[in-house]
Formats: sequence, structure tokens, C-alpha cells
Amino acid sequence: MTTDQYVITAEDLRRSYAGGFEAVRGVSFSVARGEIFALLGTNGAGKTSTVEILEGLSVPSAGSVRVLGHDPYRERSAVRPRVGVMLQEGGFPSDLTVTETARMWGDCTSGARPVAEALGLVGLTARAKVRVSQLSGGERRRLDLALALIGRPEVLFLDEPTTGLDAEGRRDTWDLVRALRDTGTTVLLTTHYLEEAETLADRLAIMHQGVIVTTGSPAEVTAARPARIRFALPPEVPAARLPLSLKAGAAGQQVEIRTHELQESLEELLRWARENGVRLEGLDARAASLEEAFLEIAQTETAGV
Ligand SMILES: Nc1ncnc2c1ncn2[C@@H]1O[C@H](COP(=O)(O)OP(=O)(O)OP(=O)(O)O)[C@@H](O)[C@H]1O
Repeated sequence: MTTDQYVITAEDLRRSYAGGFEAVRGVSFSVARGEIFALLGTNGAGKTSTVEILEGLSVPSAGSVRVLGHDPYRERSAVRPRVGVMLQEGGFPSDLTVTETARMWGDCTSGARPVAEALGLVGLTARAKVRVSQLSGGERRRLDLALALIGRPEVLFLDEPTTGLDAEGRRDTWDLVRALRDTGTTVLLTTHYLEEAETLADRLAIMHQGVIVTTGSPAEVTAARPARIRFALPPEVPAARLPLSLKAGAAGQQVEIRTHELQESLEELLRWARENGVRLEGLDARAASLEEAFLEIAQTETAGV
């Protein structure tokens, strides 16, 4: 893929705050047209600081960004009409109704969707006449999304779009984001919900302490991590009797095996157990999940960058 097929590119991006704290320390990634890209990370990892630069709300201390081929800060007027932004804190006048708020937004946007269509997309039709101050947290989040969508954006930035939504609302939002992707919209989202990234993202990056620690499709990110087999040995069987090739770690009778060949390791373990008449209590074998990959990263200290 050539660089101009990417709708969003960040190259060696850095962002420092007053006092010299560097929140983003050399971040590079690209998002292709019609792709959903998720930025994950621990609290304070630098996701919002990164996304704010891409949205044109702040300038990087070093490095460069391109959105739709333009610098989103310096060439704001070229980028802004083609981009939809859903910030973490929406913040709009609470005494207006849902329809009045969406209309106000639509009036500032050329080629805007009709208000009823935007509200319909996010499931707010029945709440159209309600004042914003009377919406629930989840309904406000839906309104934020409706406003981000009203200008039919080519690129959508979603900062924690489903925070505060119930399970059904979250699934509705995922369906909507997928439908938008299928019509060619490029989506960059940040989220704390690993399931959201796993089910929604075509590719993702996990940030920690200002750097991207790993990136790829959800399957690629998890495939790099070992699977895990856990069980307890009977009191009379010490873990030292397990085959050495299994490289088991033990705390008393509790055993954990980490392996990149789950099927082979499990076969070897079960053969050993059968031949030695050993019962493996609470046997549990599972492939690595995105959650495990994330937790492993979150627990490590970043090598000094
Ligand atoms: N205006 C600011 N001035 C100084 N430090 C800031 C400022 N904004 C953010 N930071 C710091 O930069 C770091 C990264 O913050 P950022 O909001 O980008 O992280 P995040 O990954 O979005 O976190 P979260 O998941 O908690 O939203 C944090 O340590 C934060 O305290």
C-alpha cells in the first residue's frame, strides 16, 4: 500500500506538556481508507494526547501527522469539513432539546444529514424532544455520536465512544460503526473495552507510557502471546515430576504452563497424566486473549525511550 492510500498517518509523533513531561514519545502508525483502527492503552498512556493532534486540536512537539493528505492543524479548513469528532466530554447547552442541538450542529455543517436521520442512526428518535439535561449518560454519548456523524464524515475520530452505554447500546454502536466502515468511512477509536477492540477493529495498537508497544490485527497481537495451561497436582505428586519439556512453573501444587504450541503441550501433559495415573484438578487450557496481551503490557515498565 502506498502512503497516499492511508487516510491517517502519524510519524514519530511527540507531545510534551508544560513542565517538560513527554506524554507521547515517538508514535508512528497509519490507517487505510475504510479501516477501523483502535488505540488501546493504560490510563495516561497518551491516547487522547495522540488523537487530539490528529483531530487538529493541538500541535505535536515533534514528528508529523497527515489526515486526508493534509496537516490537520495548519490546514484545518481543508480537513475539518471531512472529519467527524466525538470527544470524551461532549459538552453542549443542556437546556436545548436533542433535536435543537442536532439542528444547531447541522446548520454549521455543509451537506449535513437531516436531523431525523442522524438521530435515527444512533437510536435517539424517541428522545428527540427531550432536553439534553434530562438525557441519561448513555443517551448523551449517543447524541455525541449523532453530532459527529451529522456531516457525513470520511474520517471519524471516536474517543471512548461506548463509555456509559449499556450492553445493548454498545452493540448497537458497534453495528453502526461497522456499517459506516462498510460504506468507506475510516474510523480511529480509543477504548478501554478490550472486547470492543477485539470485535470491531481491523487493526489496533496498544500504547503504554507514551509509546506503541504492539500493533497488528487483533489475531496478530494475540498470536504473539503464549497460551496458558493451568491445573493442580495431587498432594503426593511434586511438580518436579512433570516432563521437563513442558517448562512448567509451580506454586506448591498449582501449576502453570505457558506455551506457543497449545495442542502439542496439552497432548504431552495428558499422556504423562494417563501413564502416571495422575488426576489434573481444575485443568484449564486457553489461547492468549487480547486481555492477557494488554495486562502483560500494562504490568511492564517501558524500556527508557
Ligand atoms: N494538559 C496537560 N498538561 C500536563 N499533562 C497532561 C495534560 N494532558 C494530559 N497530560 C498527561 O499526559 C499523559 C497522557 O494523557 P492522555 O490523556 O493522553 O492519556 P490517555 O491514554 O488518553 O489516558 P486515559 O485512558 O486515562 O484517558 C498523562 O500522564 C496525563 O496526566
